[in-house]
This record gives sequence, structure tokens and C-alpha cells, in this order.
Amino acid sequence: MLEITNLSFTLPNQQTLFRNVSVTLHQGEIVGISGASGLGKTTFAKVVTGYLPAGSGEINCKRLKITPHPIQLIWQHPEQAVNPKWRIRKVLEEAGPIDQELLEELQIPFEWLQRYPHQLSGGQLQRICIARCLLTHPSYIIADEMTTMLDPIAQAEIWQLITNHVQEKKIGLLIISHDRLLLDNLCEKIIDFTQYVKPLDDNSRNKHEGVRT
Ligand SMILES: Nc1ncnc2c1ncn2[C@@H]1O[C@H](COP(=O)(O)OP(=O)(O)OP(=O)(O)O)[C@@H](O)[C@H]1O
Repeated sequence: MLEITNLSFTLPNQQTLFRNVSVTLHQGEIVGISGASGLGKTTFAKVVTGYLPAGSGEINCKRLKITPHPIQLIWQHPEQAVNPKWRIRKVLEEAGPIDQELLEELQIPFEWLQRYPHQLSGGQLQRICIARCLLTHPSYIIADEMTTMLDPIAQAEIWQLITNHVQEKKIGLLIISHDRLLLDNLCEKIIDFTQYVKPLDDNSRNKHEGVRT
């Protein structure tokens, strides 16, 4: 089980972004995190996956291996998550040996491995990022607005592929999304991130009133 307890994060300007976030995620479980833009959901994902240090709190999971990290992040913008100068084969091999069966499951033709990232569509490149994530054999995945930039058909295909895979391999999946309908469809439990964020006080609200006409 992944157990996140009372996680807090403070920005370099000393403003607390979120406070006391507690989430538990079992292997094989799908949990959603919803909340408006700018609340700190991506920052939370980066802290949980070790890209940023936590201010305070605890992240505990049964860590069977040191590397690759047992909690992997799938980013919102795949083109920013791969080295543009690497062919797709190298992008995938960063995570481990290529698994032909996994490529077939994700409908990735072998021919794509010779291409560079800019020679794939956004949806195709996101499937590569998902494959790279799965090649690390993660215990938990955080999918941060993973399909936001795709059309509804490509979105549905990707969610079908990943939810089948995580259920079969008993991977815990945390989905961050603004799309409440998507979360309602896929998740056993949904956490509203708003509860962990302090509303702006009256002074900071006033700072935004300078452009009233
Ligand atoms: N290093 C930083 N320095 C200053 N402010 C930052 C830094 N990193 C993030 N922020 C601010 O923290 C807030 C939260 O950003 P974050 O990307 O985590 O939000 P989010 O909830 O994921 O938003 P969205 O749903 O739009 O992706 C934003 O206001 C952002 O500008």
C-alpha cells in the first residue's frame, strides 16, 4: 500500500501551496484527485514521485527496489517528457529492455521505434510515455492530466489500455484530472484537492482587483 500522510509543500516565496494531504492507494486500486487549476496537484505529484522535496509529511510504500522508482509519473505533455534528440527506441530503453508483448498491448508498431518524438502525434507519443512507464514495472502510477490534449476517441482508447493493464498487474493508479466525468467513470474513490489548499485571504484577494474597469 502507498500511504501519504500529512504531506505539505511550501513554495520558494514561503507561500504554503498545500497542507496535510493524506492519501492511501492500494495496488490494483484506481483513485482520482480533482480540483481547479493552480491548486498544486502537479506539484503534489512531483513531490510524491521524488522530483521535488516535501516540506513535511510522510510517503511510505513497500519499496521492493531502489531503482527505477516504484512510483512513476505520466506527465501531461509527452513532448516535454522525452528527449527530442533520442529515437523512440532509446526513449523506451531508458526504462528497461523493450517488451514486444507490451508494445502490442499498447498498439505501438515496431516501426515507430526508429522515429524521433516529433515524428509521432501527441496521442502516439503519450502511448510511448505510458509504455516507458510500464517498462519500469511500477507498483504505483500517477497520471497527471494524461489525456487532456487528446480528442475524446484517443482519450477513451488510452484509458481502456491503461486501466486494463493496471488491473491485470495490480498497479495502484492515481489519476489527476479536471474531468469529473472521467474520474466518476474510472475511480473507486475521488479526493477533492481543494480541501488541502488555504483560500486566499482578503489581503491577497485585494491584490487582484487592480484591473477592474
Ligand atoms: N517553483 C515555483 N515557484 C513559484 N511558484 C510555483 C512554483 N511551482 C509551482 N508554482 C505555482 O504553484 C501553483 C500550483 O501549480 P501546479 O502546477 O502544481 O498546479 P495544478 O493544480 O497542477 O494546476 P493545473 O491543473 O493547471 O495543472 C501555481 O500557481 C504555480 O504558479
